[in-house]
Amino acid sequence: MRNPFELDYDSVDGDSEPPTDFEGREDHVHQHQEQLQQRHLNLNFRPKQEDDGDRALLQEDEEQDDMKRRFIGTIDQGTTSTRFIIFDCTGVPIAKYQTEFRQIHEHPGWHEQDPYELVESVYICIEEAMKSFLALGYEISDIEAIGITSQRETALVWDWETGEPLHNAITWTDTRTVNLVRELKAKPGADDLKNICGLPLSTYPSSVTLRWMLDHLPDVRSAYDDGRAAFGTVDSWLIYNLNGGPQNKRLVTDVTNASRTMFMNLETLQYDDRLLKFFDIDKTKLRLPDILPSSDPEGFGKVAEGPLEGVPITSCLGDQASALVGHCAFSPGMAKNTYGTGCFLLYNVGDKPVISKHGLLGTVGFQLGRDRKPVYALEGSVAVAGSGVSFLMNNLGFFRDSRKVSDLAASVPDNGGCIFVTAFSGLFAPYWIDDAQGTIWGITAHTQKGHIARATMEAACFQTKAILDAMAMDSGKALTELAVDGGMSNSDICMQTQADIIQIPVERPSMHETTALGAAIAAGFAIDIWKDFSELKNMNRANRASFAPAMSVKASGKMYKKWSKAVEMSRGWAENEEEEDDDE
Ligand SMILES: Nc1ncnc2c1ncn2[C@@H]1O[C@H](COP(=O)(O)OP(=O)(O)O)[C@@H](O)[C@H]1O
Ligand SMILES: O=P(O)(O)OC[C@H](O)CO
Repeated sequence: MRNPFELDYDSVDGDSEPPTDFEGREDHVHQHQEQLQQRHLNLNFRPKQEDDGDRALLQEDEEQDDMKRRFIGTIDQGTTSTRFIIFDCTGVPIAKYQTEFRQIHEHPGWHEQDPYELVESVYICIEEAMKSFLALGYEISDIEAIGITSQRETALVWDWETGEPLHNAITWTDTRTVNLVRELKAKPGADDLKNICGLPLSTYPSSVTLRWMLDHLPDVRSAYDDGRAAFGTVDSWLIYNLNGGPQNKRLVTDVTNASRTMFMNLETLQYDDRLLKFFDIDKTKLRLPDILPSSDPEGFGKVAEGPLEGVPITSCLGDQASALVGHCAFSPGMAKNTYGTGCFLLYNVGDKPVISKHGLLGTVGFQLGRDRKPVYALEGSVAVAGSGVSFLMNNLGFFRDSRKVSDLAASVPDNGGCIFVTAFSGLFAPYWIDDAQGTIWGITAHTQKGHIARATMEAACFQTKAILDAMAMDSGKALTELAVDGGMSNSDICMQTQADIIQIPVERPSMHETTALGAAIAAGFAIDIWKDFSELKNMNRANRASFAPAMSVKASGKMYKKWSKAVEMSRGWAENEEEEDDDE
């Protein structure tokens, strides 16, 4: 393993936002100190004749103060960036560090990441956030557990004996497998897969990527033939390394991440031989991670080195599942939409899986302990959301900071007739159009950058509307409000547009790190900081921003109609190259 601190971050591509320390931390600590003093005052001057109501309130205050002195650290490893955030047990972030890493696009449609850089980014964030935490007067031993949440589906293969990656990580947005998917769809049994694992065949799940690796990468193939190849998603890779890599060889994942591989049976929560056989994977040759619940006191091991050495890792969730927990969407019918690199709407369907008939995914929402039932979700996945904004910045040079997209969008009153079908990875839910590519419709001599900026953000909003319509058909119920989070949800203009397009209010929590908070909550369940969902009823509820629909139903319907037309016109652009060659 290279030295985790060697990476030259000046050469890293991506958004130009600097790594951020948590702003407002001092305010919070000041407030925390004042509350402590207040508590002592309360105790010193407690009236002799207090009634039951006073006593209950006092007890509640004391419990809250106790929770403010207990801490959980969360690694949030997203597609674009990595964060480490330390939360107190009232859900307030006390220290944070965030950094980016390289996105490698060697060929059109290819998207890889360096496995070492992913691990390095985690160590850097831990190191820096810990400096801030300790500077506030806290101690390492105050951190009781670590939670991990990460981008899903991104596939890695490494040598289980040496810990050496056998290739870069191939991310969930990569479309090199488009022809392979066509072939697989024609195979007997293809239509049954979704009923077992909840996912449709596409370039998205890890199974298809792994098949491509085995067929095209000789190093991966020979390690597989020798029984040395370990396969995992990013969570498994990070946990393997945090536990000391080849010294401990801990190879685990959780139910939410495993549900994205297309190898796991949604009912049994174990690998299904029919799925492995379909992808021609021999499980006696490949080392697959053990599947654990999302909260587990021991299964994910502990940190082997660095400032957090010895601290147990007690939760692991895919980032979208984690955001569902972070929104405390614990009951059936609750939902959230996260606008990060992509955009993912998860709807809690309770303790039985639902297989969608309208283009959505059946997936695991969370399982907060071995003794607790899994909770399932219906998911609508949109491949491009914040990455559309990053594209305007990095590829087209529209601005130098993704936060500026809102100013650019506000420079024009509407999209000026432009519709941007941001199909950089084809179109995901609910359309599943593999052969669409990014297309801007309606350009005239009148078109300004501001129109394109609006059209980019609107694309995620229109796809969210299509997903909500599909969800209403699958579940028989329509959502009455939409809880949101993720980088692009910081744009007020985007969230207002979202409310206008879906014609229901959009609610954004004041603390935006909902994904990381979810992993902290799951980690806390494993060590009994919380035992019941009711204890979390006030978590991150105060000071929410609410965006009410401000556009007429007619105008909104007209915009959506244009979008739907543009989607239909985008079909078929990326034709099968082999067929094209044959035609010639
Ligand atoms: N203020 C903003 N307005 C619009 N887009 C933003 C803003 N801040 C960040 N983004 C976009 O959000 C994405 C990052 O969001 P984040 O939730 O950190 O994603 P991930 O978890 O996938 O790494 C980037 O693609 C960036 O372009
Ligand atoms: O990086 P994000 O936050 O867009 O999430 C990526 C998803 O997990 C991919 O399925």
